[in-house]
Amino acid sequence: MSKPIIAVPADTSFFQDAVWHAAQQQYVGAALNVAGAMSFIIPAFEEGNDIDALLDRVDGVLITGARSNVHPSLYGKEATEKDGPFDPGRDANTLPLIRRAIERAMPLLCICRGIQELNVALGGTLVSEVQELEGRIDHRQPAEGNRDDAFVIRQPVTIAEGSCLAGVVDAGEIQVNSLHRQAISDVAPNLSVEATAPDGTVEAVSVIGAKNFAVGVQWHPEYWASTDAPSRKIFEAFGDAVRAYRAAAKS
Ligand SMILES: N[C@@H](CCC(=O)NCCCC(=O)O)C(=O)O
Repeated sequence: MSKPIIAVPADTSFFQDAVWHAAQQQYVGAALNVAGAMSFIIPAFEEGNDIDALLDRVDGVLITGARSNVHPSLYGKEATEKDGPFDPGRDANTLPLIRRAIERAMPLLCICRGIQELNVALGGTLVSEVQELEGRIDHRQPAEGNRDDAFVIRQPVTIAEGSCLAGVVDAGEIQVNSLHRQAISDVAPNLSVEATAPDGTVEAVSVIGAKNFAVGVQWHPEYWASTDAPSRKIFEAFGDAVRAYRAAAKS
């Protein structure tokens, strides 16, 4: 069987005096080298992408992290300067892609901004500057150091017994990285909380009743997917689901 292909929605970025639609190496590299799937990067057009036509051509969906935030209007809130930066082109694609991938029982892995988009897509809300909330720790990346330092594995999360993720990395405490200032506030109705941080921050969810792997994580398993056991297991499980989806589609 030929290698499966996953849809990876791009971010809109500005570089060398031009607008780019791009995805970072750490995500597409983990997809290829650990999950065994090639990436089809979806341009972040606000209009014009045919979501079903895109999904007809792939075997799964990976929603990556990004420094931009989901626009608050998408979860019923007024936008303030603090809520930015925004990426409306990305929002315009990720939310419908997530909903249709779930409806079509396609494998779905949502990382960092991706779990926030999953929650919003299914009717939940987000909170900004989570580190300013009473009793919360600072989930933002370390202020100093290089990119490896930013993604250093340093925070415990507890995987719930009987959760989808418990079937991948075992229930109990694992260590993860953390690079976010937003977090899930109201959990969407048909999401199940799969992991939490010691301060109660939601760290992972799965789609209740999903007919395939449909998981969101607030941390970044892609970054150390080749060397960190829990990270590797998440991408291997996603890859297995994508291959099974492809095999079923071809049978
Ligand atoms: N913007 C959201 C989501 C954070 C996120 O996806 N961080 C990863 C970006 C890290 C990087 O590529 O530099 C939030 O802040 O909560």
